[in-house]
Amino acid sequence: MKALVIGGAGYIGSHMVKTLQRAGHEVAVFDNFSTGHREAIEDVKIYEGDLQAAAEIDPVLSGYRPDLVLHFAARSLVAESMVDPALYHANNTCGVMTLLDGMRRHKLDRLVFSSTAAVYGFPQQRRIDESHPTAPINTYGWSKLFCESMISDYCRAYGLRAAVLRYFNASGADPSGTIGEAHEPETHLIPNVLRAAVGRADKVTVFGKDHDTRDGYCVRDYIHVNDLADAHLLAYDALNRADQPDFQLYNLGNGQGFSVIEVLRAAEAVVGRTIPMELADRRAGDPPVLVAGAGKARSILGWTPKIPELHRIIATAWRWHQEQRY
Ligand SMILES: NC(=O)c1ccc[n+]([C@@H]2O[C@H](COP(=O)([O-])OP(=O)(O)OC[C@H]3O[C@@H](n4cnc5c(N)ncnc54)[C@H](O)[C@@H]3O)[C@@H](O)[C@H]2O)c1
Ligand SMILES: O=c1ccn([C@@H]2O[C@H](COP(=O)(O)OP(=O)(O)O[C@H]3O[C@H](CO)[C@@H](O)[C@H](O)[C@H]3O)[C@@H](O)[C@H]2O)c(=O)[nH]1
Repeated sequence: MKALVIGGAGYIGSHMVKTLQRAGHEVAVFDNFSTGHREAIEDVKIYEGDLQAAAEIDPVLSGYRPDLVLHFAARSLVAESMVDPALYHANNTCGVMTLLDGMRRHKLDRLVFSSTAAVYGFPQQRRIDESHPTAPINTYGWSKLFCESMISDYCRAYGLRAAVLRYFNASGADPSGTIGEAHEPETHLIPNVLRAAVGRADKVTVFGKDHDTRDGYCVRDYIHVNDLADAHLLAYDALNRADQPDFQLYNLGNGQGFSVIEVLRAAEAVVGRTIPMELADRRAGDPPVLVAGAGKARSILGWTPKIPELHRIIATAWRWHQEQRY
């Protein structure tokens, strides 16, 4: 299979590239390197370009002619999306529109798209499955929901077959330690905890102890990045199955929630030392609990996460953070 990974130099995209390579597929990456890293991808054909420009993505679609397009490229900082919504609609929403039109023009009909639990907004039930109403509470979530809606329309009207994967909290790193999470600024909990552990930050700031949860700290469902990548390959198989619809939607998580303080304590156990922390006010727009109901991915895709335990997820991230290469 020939795969084109858009946003393949980023955190999740680069793990996808490795997973595709290990499975023996031919891979190319399209990226503008706005948040991605050249060092994160090797032995792969690289097209440098911006998805917002049809003139830059079109020749790649027509020249490389992938069997499958995997689309990871997006801006994904919730706070930034609230102060600069135009950036999110231009990059995320219009980017998908440009991609869909290019795929239609060049008769490419298989797409897997990275979406997010942020489309659900405040949870109304303990585990969020795909039937939960969508009601984003930030522009980032809305930009992804608009993308999903466009993808669904193109499936209905133009013969596209697509899988939309709504990730919960992507975490961990490839067990080889060669690639991992390197955002600047880093806003995610586990890398911030491990930066404090390794001394790249004085401490980790914990946002709020007054949430409506069992211990007052926010609860999230952390899912290993390679388990996410595996789900993409299984989704491609499902796109080729006649018994599955043209537009498919799956939540991806372990179905288990951990509070911020539980993550911190688990990280301390992994690294073998106390990690300095300070308590701050709640971060605007943080829902108290986000835990996936991911039974559909398990039953239809046959997806079983291989690194579901929090301490193992953190251990892979710790390996990366100790010798961070980029
Ligand atoms: N990290 C998470 O926990 C999480 C959770 C849910 C969903 N997601 C989604 O998964 C995807 C990947 O997230 P990530 O954490 O790896 O992000 P990332 O920022 O590490 O990677 C995004 C990649 O896309 C590239 N890119 C961005 N805009 C582009 C454009 N216009 N043209 C070409 N390339 C462009 C960047 O350079 C980068 O390499 C995103 O779509 C994100 O919304 C992430
Ligand atoms: O330095 C930090 C960073 C985070 N947190 C808290 O830790 C939890 C997790 O935060 P973070 O790692 O930033 O993830 P989320 O805000 O849950 O968002 C991630 O997971 C969502 C899906 O669940 C996706 O939509 C987003 O793209 C992705 O960034 C939240 O309660 C934060 O308030 C801290 O206390 N300190």
